Amino acid sequence: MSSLLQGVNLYLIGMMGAGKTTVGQLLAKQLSYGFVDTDNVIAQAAGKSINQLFAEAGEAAFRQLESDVLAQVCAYTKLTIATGGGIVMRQENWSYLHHGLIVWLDVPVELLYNRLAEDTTRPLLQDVDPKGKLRSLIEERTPLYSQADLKITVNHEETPEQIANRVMEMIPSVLKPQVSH
Ligand SMILES: Nc1ncnc2c1ncn2[C@@H]1O[C@H](COP(=O)(O)OP(=O)(O)OP(=O)(O)O)[C@@H](O)[C@H]1O
Ligand SMILES: O=C(O)C1=C[C@@H](O)[C@@H](O)[C@H](O)C1
Ligand SMILES: [Mg+2]
Repeated sequence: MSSLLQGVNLYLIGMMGAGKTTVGQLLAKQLSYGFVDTDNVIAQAAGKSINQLFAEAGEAAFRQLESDVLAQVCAYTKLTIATGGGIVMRQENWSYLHHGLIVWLDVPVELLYNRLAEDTTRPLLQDVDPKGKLRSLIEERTPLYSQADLKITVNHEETPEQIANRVMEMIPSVLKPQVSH
């Protein structure tokens, strides 16, 4: 399947908990691509968790690191890249994302909340009203996520494998037609 995208990178965008990391790993296998998770690269390079980075350096510093990592990875080919949920917020990041095919995993707030209710690794959800916070982030970011090449809506419980299969099935519909001679 590595020929499907002809080496073009696949970027996964969407809210925290949408499954970018989980589904991204499966897609990388199916495409015979490498897998990169921008959050993991940042945490490994900094030697700190994302929570620690937010607490010690602040969100603005994290966002700069995120842009730096994205700028580096887009120089490579044959990668599936799971991004952080807020990567869409910086205009400059779009110039990197558009080097590849951008897939938005669109998951409603109830499913996100169920997945993340017990999770303490997302600093932006350490809020008195995590569901309200998710709602306001979705409202703010939906116009940005909508700039993706492909939107995959997950309205009910589906396994990561089922979602990855749907992405694979939809990819041909958004590829530019090859010129035949
Ligand atoms: N299709 C799915 N069904 C049920 N649970 C899922 C599904 N996809 C992911 N999850 C679970 O939801 C949680 C969040 O998934 P994941 O870390 O892949 O999200 P993410 O989009 O990478 O989030 P972030 O932006 O915070 O990195 C994990 O515990 C994961 O196991
Ligand atoms: O939605 C967000 O802004 C975030 C999502 C995560 O992937 C991490 O990048 C971090 O927790 C911030
Ligand atoms: Mg992730």
